[in-house]
Amino acid sequence: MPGSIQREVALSDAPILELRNVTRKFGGLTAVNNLSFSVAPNSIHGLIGPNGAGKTTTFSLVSGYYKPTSGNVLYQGQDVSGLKTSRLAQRGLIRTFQGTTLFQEFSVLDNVRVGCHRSAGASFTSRITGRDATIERAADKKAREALELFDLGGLANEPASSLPHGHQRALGMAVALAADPTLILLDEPFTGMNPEETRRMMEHVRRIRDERDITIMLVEHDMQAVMGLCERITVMNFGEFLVEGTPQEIASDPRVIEAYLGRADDAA
Ligand SMILES: Nc1ncnc2c1ncn2[C@@H]1O[C@H](COP(=O)(O)OP(=O)(O)OP(=O)(O)O)[C@@H](O)[C@H]1O
Repeated sequence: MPGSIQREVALSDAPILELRNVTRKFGGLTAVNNLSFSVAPNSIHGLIGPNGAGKTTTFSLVSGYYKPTSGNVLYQGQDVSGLKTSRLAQRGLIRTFQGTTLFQEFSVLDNVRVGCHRSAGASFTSRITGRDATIERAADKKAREALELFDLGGLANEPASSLPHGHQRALGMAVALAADPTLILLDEPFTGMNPEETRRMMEHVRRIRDERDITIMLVEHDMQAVMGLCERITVMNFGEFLVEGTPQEIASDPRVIEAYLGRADDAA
């Protein structure tokens, strides 16, 4: 099948993201310890582990919210350790957050148009005041395409606040997509979703990976979603790399089972 041949070729490419011996300390606490792993381009890669394993800190290190105490983060083959979030976003590394970060009073379309400023080359102010007609039209087109990808085209003129939770999360993804990402970091994309919303969001994630040249990395506690969506999964425990593999390998690995059972109270 041509699709799988293409995917095998893509997976053999140089990694889009690589962590080399990354450590992050907060005072006396080591949240991430000597962590190394890499993410293949155009893949859907999961990062899992029990509560407090260091997943969120790792996302923050990759997306520029924290600097590593030591070690290196390479994105597209370049050392970006310590680069600010805005610089990384300009290079196409975009993180979405667990909580909704929409302009609730803006329309669905305007939320995405604001997200277009990187790709359309306009400032935030000109974005919302609509001063430059050419840029405005380009942003409008791009925003509508992003909405269509997430089945939100029919809701373009509704206020964001009127959308149910699942649609708001999809809108958050459309905003991220409008910024022309190369790598999207999804922070618990299925939190608070019912099974139908989760199923639709999984389809959306697969679709943007398949239709755009985008790599997806996600932190998620919903194991069914992680197993159904990711091609590779890295497992952390106590701030350290524990194991990596396919969903099948991870699900049957005794070290993973022990890591979760060992903290049965807080395992997802
Ligand atoms: N800013 C901070 N200051 C001090 N300690 C922190 C900070 N951020 C995280 N930690 C600590 O680092 C460790 C790893 O936390 P982190 O949030 O990265 O884990 P996690 O795997 O994302 O957990 P969860 O699944 O509960 O979100 C925890 O012990 C946490 O208390």
